[in-house]
Formats: sequence, structure tokens, C-alpha cells
Amino acid sequence: MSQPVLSLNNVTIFQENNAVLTNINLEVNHGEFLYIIGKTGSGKSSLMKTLYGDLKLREGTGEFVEYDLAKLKERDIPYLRRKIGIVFQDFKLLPDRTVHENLLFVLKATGWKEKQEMNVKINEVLDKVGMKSAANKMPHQISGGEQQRVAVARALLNDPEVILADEPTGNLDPQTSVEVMQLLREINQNGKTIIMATHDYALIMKFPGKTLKCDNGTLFEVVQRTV
Ligand SMILES: Nc1ncnc2c1ncn2[C@@H]1O[C@H](COP(=O)(O)OP(=O)(O)OP(=O)(O)O)[C@@H](O)[C@H]1O
Repeated sequence: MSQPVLSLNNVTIFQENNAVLTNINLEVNHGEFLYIIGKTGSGKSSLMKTLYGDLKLREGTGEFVEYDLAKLKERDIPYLRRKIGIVFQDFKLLPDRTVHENLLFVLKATGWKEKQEMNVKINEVLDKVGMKSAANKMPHQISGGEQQRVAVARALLNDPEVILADEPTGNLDPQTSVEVMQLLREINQNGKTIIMATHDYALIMKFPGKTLKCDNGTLFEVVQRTV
């Protein structure tokens, strides 16, 4: 049996000196689609930040994409991030360059050199998210949903093992949210593990999946009722 892609043991997550989530025990296997839910301020983003190295793991032990989170050094973070793709609520595309240039920027920053290979890769990921025709557009020339598709394409550039999506539909209308969700589901069905923080319960009802809730300083699995 292969190792879990993520395991957390007796983890407490702190923001400054406050314990935001305590005693987290969690295992996520390759290929899973996992929701993290909970109201504003319950600790979803803090948990995600711990996974992508933005918040130190100070108590407990954790392994994520083969990195020991408690021993993670500043210099390890770029390598950890090459094994994961991150999608944020606010897309975070660079506003002063085209879609193609946004993706090129990430490839160059992560060590790619060959122009031809980079162009092939960019075409491939834009094709995957149905955005090839927008390659030469500026972010402000495309809709929020389209920008989020490009952000998903960007997350796929280095063929990550896992996609972390922190409220990826938070800025989108319900119909566009469903479309972005369908895209994430499709990517999951093609083998990638996805961990998605959300407070959009309607979306979870529509796309049921394993769901963990942050509440009252802890994280526990909830069973979703089907509608
Ligand atoms: N940089 C920070 N410094 C200090 N405290 C913080 C910081 N970021 C978050 N917190 C606190 O940690 C707690 C958890 O916040 P977090 O952002 O993880 O929650 P969340 O569930 O993701 O909320 P939201 O849905 O609003 O993003 C909150 O009490 C918040 O005020």
C-alpha cells in the first residue's frame, strides 16, 4: 500500500500564541477529494497555510508530499511548493501580463529553461481548463470564472501530486462555482489529490465528498446528508 499523501498526528496549529486548531489527526490518501469546511475564523486557511509552508508546524508531527512539516526549513519551501498546486479565492494572477505570460512566469520561477517546452506545457494546461483561446488576454479582459480557470491551469504547471484550493469559489457566482467545481472534480478523477477549504455548503451537497469540519478549535469528519 502506498503511503498517505498527508498525515498529521496530534497537531496543534497556532496563529501567534493562539491555538487555532488542536489535536488534529488526519490522513489523506492519494487520489482523495477532501473538503475542509467551517465558518469564518474557524481555522481553514491556517490549516492550508501549514500545508504549504506559510505557517510553521509548531506542535505535533506531519508529513505532506514526503516533507516532514515540523522540520521544514525556509529553503525547502520552494521544493515543497513544486509538489503542490495552490488555488486561492482571489485568483492571484499578475495583472500586468497576459495569461500566457502569467504561466510563463511560474515556469521560469520554478526552473524551466527551454522555450519550446514551456510553450507546450502552457498550451497543455490551458487546454485542460478550456482556456487556450485566452492565452493572449490580460486578466482584466476575462471573467472571474475564467481567471479562476487560469489559476487552476497555473496550479497544474508542475504536475503536482496535490492541489490545495482555499475557497476557490468564494468570489464566484453559483453557476460559475459549479463550473469551476466540475473542473476540479475532473482533475481529481484524473488522479490528483484535492484538498479544498470552503464554506459553500450548497456546493458540497451538489458534489458530495469526504468532509472535515473545523469547529470549536478542532477538526472532525462530518457525514453529509444528501439532499
Ligand atoms: N496572520 C494572523 N495573525 C494572527 N491571527 C491570525 C492570522 N490569520 C488568522 N488569524 C486568526 O486565526 C483564526 C483562524 O483564522 P483562519 O483564517 O485560519 O480561518 P478561516 O476558517 O480560514 O476563515 P475565513 O473563512 O474567513 O478565511 C482566526 O481567529 C483569525 O483571526
